Amino acid sequence: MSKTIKNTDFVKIKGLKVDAVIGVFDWERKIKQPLLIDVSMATDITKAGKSDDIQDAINYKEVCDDITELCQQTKAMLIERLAELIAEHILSKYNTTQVEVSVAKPTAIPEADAVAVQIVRTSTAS
Ligand SMILES: Nc1nc2c(c(=O)[nH]1)N=C([C@H](O)[C@@H](O)CO)CN2
Repeated sequence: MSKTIKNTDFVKIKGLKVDAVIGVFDWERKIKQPLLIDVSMATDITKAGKSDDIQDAINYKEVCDDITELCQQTKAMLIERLAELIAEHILSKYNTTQVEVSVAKPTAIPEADAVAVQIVRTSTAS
């Protein structure tokens, strides 16, 4: 009897730091604040694991550059908005069908280590 092996693999980015305009208050619109971003992209890494070729992988450097640009250009009010935009962008551009995104604001609440949102978005076949 032959066995079918199903993989669940991820490419992850942990603690990407981006300085950006973010927040709902007037004073926040005049400064940049740090954001810490985590991303987990479900993707089959078997091919890249065999070929050792970046063309067969999700290039995490490219993803980091995209996220940084997106956060700095958007100047969002809410971290929710950034999380949605990041998830949407990754699902449309990269070889993944499920992405988990966390956006944290480590300096927003002095009494807290960080405040954050975390979302999971799955692409549906159209
Ligand atoms: N759920 C959210 N609550 C709040 C946000 C946010 O982005 N999502 N933002 C703020 C302010 O901008 C805050 O960070 C200033 O300290 C308040 N609540």
